[in-house]
Amino acid sequence: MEKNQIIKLEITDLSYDALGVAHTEDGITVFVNNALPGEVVEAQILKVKKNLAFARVQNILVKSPERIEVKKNQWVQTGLASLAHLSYDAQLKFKQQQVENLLQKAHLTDVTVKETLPSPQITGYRNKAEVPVRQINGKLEIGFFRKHSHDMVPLENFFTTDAKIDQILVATRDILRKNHVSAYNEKSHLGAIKYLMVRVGHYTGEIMVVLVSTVKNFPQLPQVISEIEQLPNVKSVVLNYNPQKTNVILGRKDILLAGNPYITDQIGEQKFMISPQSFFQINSEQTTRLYDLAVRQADLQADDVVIDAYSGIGTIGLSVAQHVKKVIGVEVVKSAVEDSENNAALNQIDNADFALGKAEEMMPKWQEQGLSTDVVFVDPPRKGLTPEFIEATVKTGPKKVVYISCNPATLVRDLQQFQELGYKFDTIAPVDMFPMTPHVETVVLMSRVDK
Ligand SMILES: C[S@@+](CC[C@H](N)C(=O)[O-])C[C@H]1O[C@@H](n2cnc3c(N)ncnc32)[C@H](O)[C@@H]1O
Repeated sequence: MEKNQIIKLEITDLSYDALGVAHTEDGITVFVNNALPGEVVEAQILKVKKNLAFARVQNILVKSPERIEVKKNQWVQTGLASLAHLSYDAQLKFKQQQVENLLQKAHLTDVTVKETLPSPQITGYRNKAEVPVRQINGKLEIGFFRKHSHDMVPLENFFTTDAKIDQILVATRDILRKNHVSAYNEKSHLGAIKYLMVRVGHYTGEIMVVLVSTVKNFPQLPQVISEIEQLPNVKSVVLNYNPQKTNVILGRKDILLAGNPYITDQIGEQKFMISPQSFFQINSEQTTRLYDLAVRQADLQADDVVIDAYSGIGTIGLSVAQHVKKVIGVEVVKSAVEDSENNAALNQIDNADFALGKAEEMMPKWQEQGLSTDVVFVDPPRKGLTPEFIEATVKTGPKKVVYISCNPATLVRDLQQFQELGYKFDTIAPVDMFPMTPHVETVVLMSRVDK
């Protein structure tokens, strides 16, 4: 097998990152972009390694009945919506299957994986977009990177984001063009604007525009601010200063240009302030259902002490605070902790405290200080929990631990440690927070086994 060769392949599986998988007679596994299980394709080999290769579809000889014709192939080619060519029912099954496969590998065979809870919206659901800004053929463009590359595809319709965000992105792009503001060039590291980030409050319609820039100021900035400020529903305009040559989108410093340093949105009955650097679940309608599921399983009691670990802007902790004695949150991003304190006040909640720090350091400290807990919610980033965090959590004695995860691989690893330390669980519930992408969110309830 060599680069550029065209070969016929039978696709038998779909990888975790949405590539079709084929096995050749000589034992090579080929990952094929834009190919689905059950299909027979002619594919061009792009890269060959020892026992595996990457390829792209040239011609589909036998089509999967689950294939959807996508209006713009760029959505599939970029990381924006790499499952858009698969029917939504099949996407839901694929997510359930992913969790089942991981459990099987870990020999956790007596756990049931429920059917994936579908999202109320399957396109236009994202309340936040972060899009690169680059110069292409002499023009400032916004778009998205082709998968595994820094080759930007210009776009105006981002498909999974709220249409209101797309309108603001395009209007901001036009303001930057009109004022001859320069776009960032990765090679020369010259040019002012690297990314645009836009957030919309799904229920309030409030909009935040963040210009991610290599410089703190540029001559056209006052005019650019006054034009962005006039766009419909814009409540916050921020410059994020990011002079670093890294792939990290946001720098550490935010400079408020106009309006408030936050927007507000709602989850259920509660209001939340959201700052530029704070995490906020991106699929608003499905978030209510995710939290309902997590909270219902916890079976909270009025005298419970509850931990909200990896608390973001306090959404989970604050949504349960009225039903329990005390909520203690921990979160590593300073502005998110400040948001959670403001959000407690905004919702007249006075039995919730939020600590700034790493959960894996705070939990052992609290445990050494003698903290005793009843219910612990954990909602970590993709890398999951640390063994130190899990050990300390268990020592605080919660009768229930509710694990919300955005990465089933680290979830399964962590569940095994909880199991060894005396917790049981029998079902995992996948919740589709990210339609059209291969990302899987799950909720698991663990109960202490009392001897
Ligand atoms: C998946 S989000 C969940 C946030 C919140 N529970 C929600 O539903 O909106 C994970 C959060 O963990 C925070 N985080 C990342 N690493 C952390 C750490 N080591 N300790 C505490 N928080 C951390 C992130 O800043 C982010 O706010």
